[in-house]
Order: sequence, then structure tokens, then C-alpha cells
Amino acid sequence: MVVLAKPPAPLEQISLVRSPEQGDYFAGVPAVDLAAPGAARDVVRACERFGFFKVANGHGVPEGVVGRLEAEAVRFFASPQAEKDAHGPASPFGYGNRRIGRNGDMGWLEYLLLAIDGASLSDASPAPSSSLRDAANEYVGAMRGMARTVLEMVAEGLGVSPRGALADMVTDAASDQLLRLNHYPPCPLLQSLMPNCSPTGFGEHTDPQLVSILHSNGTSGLQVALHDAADNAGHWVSVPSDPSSFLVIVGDSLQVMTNGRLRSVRHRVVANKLKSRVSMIYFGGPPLEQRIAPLRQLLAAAGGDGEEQSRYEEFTWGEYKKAAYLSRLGDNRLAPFYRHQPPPIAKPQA
Ligand SMILES: C=C1C[C@]23C[C@@]1(O)CC[C@H]2[C@@]12CC[C@H](O)[C@@](C)(C(=O)O1)[C@H]2[C@@H]3C(=O)O
Ligand SMILES: O=C(O)CCC(=O)C(=O)O
Ligand SMILES: [Fe+2]
Repeated sequence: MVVLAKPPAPLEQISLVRSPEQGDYFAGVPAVDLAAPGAARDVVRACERFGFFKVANGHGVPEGVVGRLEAEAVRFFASPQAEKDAHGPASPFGYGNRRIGRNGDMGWLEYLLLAIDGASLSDASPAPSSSLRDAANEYVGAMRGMARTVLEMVAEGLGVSPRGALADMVTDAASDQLLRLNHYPPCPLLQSLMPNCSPTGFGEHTDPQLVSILHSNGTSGLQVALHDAADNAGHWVSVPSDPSSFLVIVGDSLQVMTNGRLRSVRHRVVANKLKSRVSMIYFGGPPLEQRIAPLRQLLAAAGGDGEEQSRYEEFTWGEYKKAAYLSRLGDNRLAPFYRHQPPPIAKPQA
């Protein structure tokens, strides 16, 4: 048997993980039909229990919108390396290859990170072609609409009014949104050398924003850490790919705004050694000056006679984002903001 002391050169800085097996696939991915009665309750339940859910129906995304952007992404990633490099390095916007962020994280992927201004791409991150820009603008319009619907349902399901209390933050003219196109190339070399190992495509992390909406082609690779039952807390499972649906992921900011009722979920991508994975993710964040703190109505409703205490120190989205961009991908970015909970005041003896 050949024992490799070191992974082959192109993979040198990429950590390898065990290749997903049939038994790792999670059959219990919660699915919500956004147009069905009771959808608001289902959205909240899924976000409380899992921190993510799948939307196959009722999303209102017009036919062709996904396919047009995905075809543009595939075309861009298939273009010569020098042409792609001309749109990089990602700092943070633009074309990136293996380097994720500025702090040494590496993954087996290439990507385009694009800033959004209102309902279309921002001039701060010009798209590589006008056809990609047009397809991305159409896609962003649809994702922004879905993010709004989901956040309205979160408010409704939690009994918060107005319905737009959270949704307005992503559709505000100053909201801080991003579009990310990821390409995880195959890695046949590793398949022949280390059949049980796969390259980490995107290391484990939580998304810092309010909500992320992910679409991927038919190549699986996304894994999530379940935080459901005690016996599988932190247990990584693979999410089966389904190109006819979207995955909604709870971000750190939504966790804080709901005082921890909805929980952001750690996720990562294991690259497939034989097939390309292409994913497109919309990140819905609030305006930079938005205060990120639990919604008052939630604290009042949960507190019985008094008011429930916030579990977090207050911060603005701008402050959190700045701290996030100084952190490593896998860091627990909320940890520095956890508030020390004073012990409950003992009731006087009768
Ligand atoms: C290592 C990093 C990449 C990231 C910025 C960070 O310093 C930590 C958070 C990372 C993340 C994860 C979710 C999104 O993909 C992303 C765009 C974001 O907002 O936070 C990335 C950042 C990035 O790739 O620049
Ligand atoms: O590409 C994927 O499927 C997920 C990537 C991701 O989690 C991210 O870009 O934040
Ligand atoms: Fe993510």
C-alpha cells in the first residue's frame, strides 16, 4: 500500500476530509412550501430546530432565472485563467481562487464575490460581462424577494409586528447584500491517490448576515452540523443536492435579533472529486448602521412578568462585519458578543 506523507502539490494548503458516504446523507432536511397555509409556523420551526430549510415550492422565482445565471457562471469559470485573474484578487469583491477571505483560509474552489446595491449589482464590483451582470441582476431581484418573504414569515411566526420588522432590513435602500458564485472543480488526482479523502471546498463556518439563500447544481457537497438532538449535536451530515430547490440558511445576525431562538448553522462544502459543483448564494444583510439586538417584542413576550434579558452585547451590523472580516472562517464570531448572564435572583423563602 502506498502511504502518502503529503497531499499532492495543488492540494498542499487544502485540508482533506473523509469522503461523504451514502449513510452521511440526511433524509430529514426540512422543506417548506412558502405559499402553503401555515408556512410561517413551519419556517420558524425549521429555523429553531435546524437553522436551515429547503424551499422547493412557493418561492415565486420565475422560470429560467436560475438557469441563466448558472450558465453565465459556468461560462465564466470555464474561461482562460488569465481572463479570470483579471477580475481578481477578491479583496473582498471580484474573482478569488482557493484563498477565502484575508486571513489564510484556503479551499478547493474558485469564486466570484459581487456586491449588491439596492436591487442590482453595485459598481463597486463590476461583473466580468454584461450578460453575467444582467443574469445576476435578475437573480438578485428574485432572491431579495424570497429573503423578504422568509423574514416576513419569521416575524409572523414569532408573533412580531409589523410583519416587515426584519424583512425591511434586507430591502432597505442601504441594505448590505452580496452575491457569491462558487465553483468547486473536480479533483481526480486525489481520487486515484486517496480514494477515501476529499478536499475541503469551503471550510466550516456560519454566515454572518441575517439570511443566506443557496442554490447548487446537481453535485452535492454541502454539509451541515446538526444542532437538533443532544445525541447528534454538532454531527456533520450531507445535504442531498436538489437543483430544483433553494436552501435558506439562518445567519448570526438573525440569531441575535431573535435572542437565540433561531440559530445560525455551521456548514461547509466537501468538494466532489469527479464532478464540478456550482453554487450561487445570496447573502441578505442589514444596513451597516443597523443595531443588531433582540427584537423588543420578543424579549417582552418571553419574559413573563418582566422582560427577558438580551443574551448579547449590542453591536451594529457594520461593527460585526468588520470583526467578521478580521476573523478566520471557522471562528465562532458571536462568542465575543455573548453577554454574561447574571445568575437568577433567588426568591426569598416564604
Ligand atoms: C475568512 C473569511 C471569509 C469571509 C470573511 C471571513 O473573514 C469570515 C467570514 C467569511 C464569510 C462566510 C460567508 C460568506 O461566504 C462571506 C462572503 C461572508 O460574508 O462571510 C465570507 C467572507 C468572504 O469570503 O470574504
Ligand atoms: O458553495 C456552497 O454550497 C456553500 C458556500 C458557503 O457556505 C458560502 O459561500 O458561505
Ligand atoms: Fe456559508
